[in-house]
Amino acid sequence: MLNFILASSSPRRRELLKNLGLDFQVIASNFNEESISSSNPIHLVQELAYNKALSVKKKVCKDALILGADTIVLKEGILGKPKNEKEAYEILKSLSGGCHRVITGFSIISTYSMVEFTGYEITKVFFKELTEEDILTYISTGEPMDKAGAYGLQGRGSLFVSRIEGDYFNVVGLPLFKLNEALEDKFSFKLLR
Ligand SMILES: Cc1cn([C@H]2C[C@H](O)[C@@H](COP(=O)(O)OP(=O)(O)OP(=O)(O)O)O2)c(=O)[nH]c1=O
Repeated sequence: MLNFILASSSPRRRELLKNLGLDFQVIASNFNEESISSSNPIHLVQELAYNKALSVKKKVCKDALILGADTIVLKEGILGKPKNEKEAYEILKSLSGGCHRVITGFSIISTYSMVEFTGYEITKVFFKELTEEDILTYISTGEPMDKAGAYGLQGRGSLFVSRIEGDYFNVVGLPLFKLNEALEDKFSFKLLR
């Protein structure tokens, strides 16, 4: 059977694929995300996703499909993962009481053919007005620290989100609907089996 490789260290992405019953291997990419900068968020997430997948392709000899992804939050500027608690505070303050977009780029590279596909999905997220206590208590849980936009919609961050427009799973790290379509259309690979 064809190997499926997730080129990501994200436990959320692993969980999302596991929930589909997919048999896959995880190989974290060692691509340096700082090496790419772009003011265009859609270019940026796709470029990062592609390079994460490509860096893993270089390590793999067997026939496989390799999936890389990158998630950012867009609110006036591009927001990635907070570097420290102060940055998490500033990000959460900026998201408070408004709406922002979460963009995930994803890239699939085949090691056995020349086929590659890169795409993205956008989800709109609406935040309630956060109090000082909300922000400080949330930061003290540690949850914001490894997540784009300093929150996890799948965790306590759900308590701040009044509604979303679009794919929930895209916010958590993988746009499963679009991923499935691309796998079927471009690689004849079925997630539903
Ligand atoms: C907005 C949001 C992001 N996130 C996570 C998904 C991603 O793991 C992370 C964004 O960082 P990424 O750089 O996309 O991914 P990563 O560093 O976790 O893993 P890798 O680069 O190895 O693939 O933020 C959530 O878990 N929940 C959310 O609600």
